[in-house]
Amino acid sequence: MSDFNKDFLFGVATASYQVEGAYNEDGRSMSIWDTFCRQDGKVYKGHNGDVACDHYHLYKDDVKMMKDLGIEAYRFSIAWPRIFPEKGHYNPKGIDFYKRLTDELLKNDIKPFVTIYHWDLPQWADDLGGWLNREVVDWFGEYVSKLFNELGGYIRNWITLNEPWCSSFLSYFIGEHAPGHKDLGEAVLVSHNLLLAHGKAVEIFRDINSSDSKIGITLNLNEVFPATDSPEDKAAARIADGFQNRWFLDPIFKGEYPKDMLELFGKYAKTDFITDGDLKRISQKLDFLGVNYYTRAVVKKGNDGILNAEQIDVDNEKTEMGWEVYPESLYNILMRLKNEYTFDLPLYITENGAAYKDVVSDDGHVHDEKRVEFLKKHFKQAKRFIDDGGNLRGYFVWSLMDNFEWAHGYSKRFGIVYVDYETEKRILKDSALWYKNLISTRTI
Ligand SMILES: CO[C@H](O)c1c[n+]2c([nH]1)[C@H](O)[C@@H](O)[C@H](O)[C@H]2CO
Repeated sequence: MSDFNKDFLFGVATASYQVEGAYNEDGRSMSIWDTFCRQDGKVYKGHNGDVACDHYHLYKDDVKMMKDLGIEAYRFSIAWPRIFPEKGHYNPKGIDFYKRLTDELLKNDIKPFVTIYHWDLPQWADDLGGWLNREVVDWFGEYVSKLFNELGGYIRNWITLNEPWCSSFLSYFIGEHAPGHKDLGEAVLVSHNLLLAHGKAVEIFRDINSSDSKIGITLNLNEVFPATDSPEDKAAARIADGFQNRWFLDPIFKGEYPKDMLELFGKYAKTDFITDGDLKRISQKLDFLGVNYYTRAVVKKGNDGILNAEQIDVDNEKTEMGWEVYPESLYNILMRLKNEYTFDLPLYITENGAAYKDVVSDDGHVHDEKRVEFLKKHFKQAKRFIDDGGNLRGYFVWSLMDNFEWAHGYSKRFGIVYVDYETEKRILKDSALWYKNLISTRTI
């Protein structure tokens, strides 16, 4: 058994589109996810975030719930369509919600960690090309400037983007997420514009915010294993690692795109959009890196014609998402970051959690033993990293409560708190009580 020190932050995470609801309230305009949900076949049973967990109205109860659990930090995202419902049109009512939420958190000694962009791009921006249009960098700059000026005095920890890999490759190449394009060339361009927007936000942050405020980015990273020791499978694992991890880690921390991936992508996509100064903007010094970890990947040589890397099904314990439970890779990823990219830079686990088939038992409780075991194993790996000299500052469990799980709608439950979507009633799962105990004892 070993203790997390008193400064380590035990947190939970959510995102605006997944929990807020109030999709057309107080001036909020449509986002690409409002649009995507309304397209046939894109989202499970046509679910959408119109109401979600109604966090917009129930936030005070949710903050009290966090306080009662002893939660020390709350990672939430801001909905860009609330702040700028139209191009160039600022909506003060939009900011007011986040001022109320932040005020409630601070009153309850809960540190706000804000994700500036967690996928709900305003539809007006998408109508003008969205992340495909390099002008998005300026639109994002106008957005972040308003946030820093209006909220910078209360919020000290800022995350520019949540998972640019998802906003680019999952949304423009694989097509599972909004806006649902399937074009590698677009995805590569989008990934670059996302990183430029990230860099622009850091520049503006450095101009506006005091030094006791911190800024970083959140990347979803996984450890990639070859299915066999064959040269083909090892090559596939290297490409998959480039596609998932190095394509973002290298420009941010080394100031250059990985050459093997530039060469591969260059066969299928224009890569002449990289202009002088871009990589300097993208690779500015950060105050921390957020890591979202859920599972590892095991790949073999594939025949998909582009990456030629195919993830295989591993005969091991899986979550309701079909993701293998593999806690060791959390440690391995953090150690790789420490040794190859971030060194002593503070790290946060900004998301880790699991979906399981949660039901309310006859006793009125939700006995989610599998989630408790999942979290216990992953927290142990986080502590192992700290004990081995890792500069891990905090851990945000995904998620505070069940919520809208993107293309899966409300069919997947990740929360440590159960949500009855008919009544919006919250029920603490056993994992919430386990977390409360971990926080109070600080011992894993
Ligand atoms: C492979 O998992 C990704 O890293 C990932 C998993 N998740 C995420 N990213 C997103 O940041 C959340 O909005 C999701 O709700 C959450 C659960 O699916």
